[in-house]
Amino acid sequence: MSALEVSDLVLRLQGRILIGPLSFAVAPDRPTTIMGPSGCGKSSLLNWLIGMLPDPFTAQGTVRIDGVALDGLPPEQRRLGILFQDDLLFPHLTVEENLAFGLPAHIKRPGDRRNAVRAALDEAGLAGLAGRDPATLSGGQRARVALMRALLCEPWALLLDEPFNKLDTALRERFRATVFETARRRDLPVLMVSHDPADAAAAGGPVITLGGVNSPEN
Ligand SMILES: Nc1ncnc2c1ncn2[C@@H]1O[C@H](COP(=O)(O)OP(=O)(O)OP(=O)(O)O)[C@@H](O)[C@H]1O
Repeated sequence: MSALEVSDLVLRLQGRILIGPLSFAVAPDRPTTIMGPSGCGKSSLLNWLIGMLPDPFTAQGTVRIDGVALDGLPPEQRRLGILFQDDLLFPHLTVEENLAFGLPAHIKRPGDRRNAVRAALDEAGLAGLAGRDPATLSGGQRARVALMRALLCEPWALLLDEPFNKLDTALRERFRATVFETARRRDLPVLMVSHDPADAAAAGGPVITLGGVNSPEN
């Protein structure tokens, strides 16, 4: 997979500059962490990437993957998987139905859709839970369903908006390892927003502190 490249982003809130000018590239082997104080615009940056920046914000700049300018595409055509701090599973759908929700529209045949969901359940070690109500799963199982749902759209990159925040320490470490290993296997660029230096250390790539860029590795 190619790098996710952000160039000359300037993000304004009600006319005032919140971020930028900011340029960076996220290579698949360099999971990148965005840090910075509360309110500095970390989630807004992710919202801009997925094309869901709300009204009081405006943005200039470009984002490209593999030569494709994402900012020219509507949100539904931007193949970006995203995980939030809440797993956002639909409570009225089974695990299998939640996963099917992540499938891309181009997989049409019911047999193909079922197979893709089964493969995701197997990969996440969730085989056997297909028919379960998400409320009956453990926190770790729910987190893995959310991860696989984000990956079923065959994304070009994975975005993380503090998805480890609400997990207890042991689960947090396990799920964090699962996320980075899964992304590495798929050769996906990962851009993570976090407040926790341990998350950045687990990511292992550059840290972008809004207002300046530094890499612990360089
Ligand atoms: N819909 C909105 N309308 C007006 N202002 C907003 C809106 N959403 C966010 N803001 C403001 O924009 C700024 C950036 O918010 P954002 O959520 O991107 O920050 P953040 O760095 O992710 O914060 P946190 O670390 O607390 O999650 C904040 O000052 C916030 O109050």
